[in-house]
Amino acid sequence: QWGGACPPASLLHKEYPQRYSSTHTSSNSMAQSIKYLGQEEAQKIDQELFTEYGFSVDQLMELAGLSCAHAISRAYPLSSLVRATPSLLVICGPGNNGGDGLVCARHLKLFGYEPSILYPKRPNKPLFQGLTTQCEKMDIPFLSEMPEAKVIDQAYNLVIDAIFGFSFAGAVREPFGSILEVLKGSTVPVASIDIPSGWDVEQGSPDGLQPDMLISLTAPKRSAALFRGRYHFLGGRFVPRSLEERHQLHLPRYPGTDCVLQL
Ligand SMILES: NC(=O)C1=CN([C@@H]2O[C@H](COP(=O)(O)OP(=O)(O)OC[C@H]3O[C@@H](n4cnc5c(N)ncnc54)[C@H](O)[C@@H]3O)[C@@H](O)[C@H]2O)[C@H](O)CC1
Ligand SMILES: [K+]
Repeated sequence: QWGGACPPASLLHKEYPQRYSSTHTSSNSMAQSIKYLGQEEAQKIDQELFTEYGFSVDQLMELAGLSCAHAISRAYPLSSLVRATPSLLVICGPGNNGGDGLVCARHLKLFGYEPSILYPKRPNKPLFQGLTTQCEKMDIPFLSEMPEAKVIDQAYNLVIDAIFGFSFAGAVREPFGSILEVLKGSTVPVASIDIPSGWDVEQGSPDGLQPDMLISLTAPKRSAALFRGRYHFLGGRFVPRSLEERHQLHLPRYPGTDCVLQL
């Protein structure tokens, strides 16, 4: 068990030497390790951004979803895709993680990908209705049901998992339990937004989904230490310095004007 800051070195990737490491140095001093957040602290930071710092949900969701689209296009550039069309399946859940998925799908379409969306539980709120309309007007198809694993394997280059984020708790309820089972049986790589869906936010899930990519938003959550995929990115470049300092997040510096950073 470890709590708070960066996980032990044995849990960190060493595959890509050019990316941010837990012990990177800044210009003239040793930078401290990025903090891995517990569920309560992630929710607290989220609330502080809205209440104390005056952000709106749709603002942060737009930036979060945009950074996910940037990270995905870095890890899976159009030129690298194996199918004849740049098809992607975006699966959106019932909360704000699902909203990030809708925003991400819209930007990926603008970047030249061909996303399709599965959105089985749609909240009856103007924010999500607006995001859905935007996608429909951009000719992004909405699927009426989850395809079988072999259909996914044949039709898509990548699945984007925007089902659950940092508010997930307990056993997965339907229809998402069945959806996650299908995903586990598919060979197509999965890119998870913020948390691999179905994972306990702090403890992970040894038998759960094993995504190829994880995009941590604001700061990684504790379960991210157990991520074993190829690409771990940080996105959501919207945290004011005073909030970062209050929570001792020790965020790495994003390069230039980039909205994502590979960890
Ligand atoms: N500050 C940031 O970094 C921002 C992150 N964003 C994204 O928002 C999610 C967190 O959103 P939230 O609405 O709080 O929760 P979730 O999306 O994780 O899901 C809540 C949703 O899921 C249902 N649910 C919970 N547990 C289960 C279960 N066991 N089975 C079935 N359903 C479940 C619950 O009832 C709700 O309906 C964060 O991770 C980021 O992705 C914001 O977009 C911007 C700010
Ligand atoms: K997710």
